[in-house]
Amino acid sequence: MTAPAAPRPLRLGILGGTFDPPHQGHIALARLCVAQLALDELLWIPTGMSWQKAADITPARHRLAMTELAAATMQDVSARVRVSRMEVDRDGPSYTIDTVRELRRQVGPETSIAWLMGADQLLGLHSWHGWQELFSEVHLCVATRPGFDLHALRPEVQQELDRRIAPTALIQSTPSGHMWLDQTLAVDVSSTELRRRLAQGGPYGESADDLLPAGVAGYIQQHRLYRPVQHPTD
Ligand SMILES: Nc1ncnc2c1ncn2[C@@H]1O[C@H](COP(=O)(O)OP(=O)(O)OP(=O)(O)O)[C@@H](O)[C@H]1O
Ligand SMILES: O=C(O)c1ccc[n+]([C@@H]2O[C@H](COP(=O)([O-])O)[C@@H](O)[C@H]2O)c1
Repeated sequence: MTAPAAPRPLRLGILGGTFDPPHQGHIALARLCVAQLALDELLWIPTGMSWQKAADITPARHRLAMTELAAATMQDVSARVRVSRMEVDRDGPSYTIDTVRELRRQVGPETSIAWLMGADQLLGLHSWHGWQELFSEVHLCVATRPGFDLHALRPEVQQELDRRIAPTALIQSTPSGHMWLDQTLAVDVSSTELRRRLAQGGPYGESADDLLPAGVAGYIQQHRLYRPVQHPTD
């Protein structure tokens, strides 16, 4: 008699971001990865301090609340979807390596952890704190994003991928060390563009609503975030 097959490891996907505000690009990336990688759980992790971004990002409590509203629009997916406040509650810059090490301690060595990102983040990966160490902790799952050409990958990142990453189309049974690249996502939206539209107000500001997950536009209005710049009339 053959032994029953071992159960496959739990697949946890992480979507980290400043989420200032969360938008349909984030939702599209999250949905794609849940479906293509057969994730069991998806964890959104808003940053506490995005050390590479301008100091005037929206306070973490608002970004966390908006992320919870965004995540709530994904109740129909097969994965359990949650939002973590671990980076918001941690002092100092939000380094991803600290986050994945903390998660690894929490979930144990068997769980497969996939760090999801858009192409822009892979292009900037060489600038992340302790970036080479990430490959020992997680799978890297990258989706294309309009305006960011992966042919422009930094040589040191390409070298590290060649050296450390097993070439595979899908996350297999190992807990870390694979790369998955989606080349189909093409959602041309960014938080920067949304903040710009919202600050203009009027019909231009309203055009941002379609690009925001349900509930987020209302939250922005209620808390008077990204307000139009007041121009003196004369
Ligand atoms: N349109 C998109 N397509 C694919 N990935 C995206 C898209 N927008 C954001 N992402 C990814 O989601 C994660 C979090 O993104 P982030 O919160 O920085 O949003 P952003 O739109 O890039 O913000 P900003 O314009 O302020 O830089 C990153 O990995 C980023 O690459
Ligand atoms: O660890 C780092 O040094 C690092 C540098 C830049 C970005 N990141 C992470 O990448 C994710 C997207 O970042 P951002 O700043 O584009 O919103 C978010 O989870 C950040 O914490 C991480």
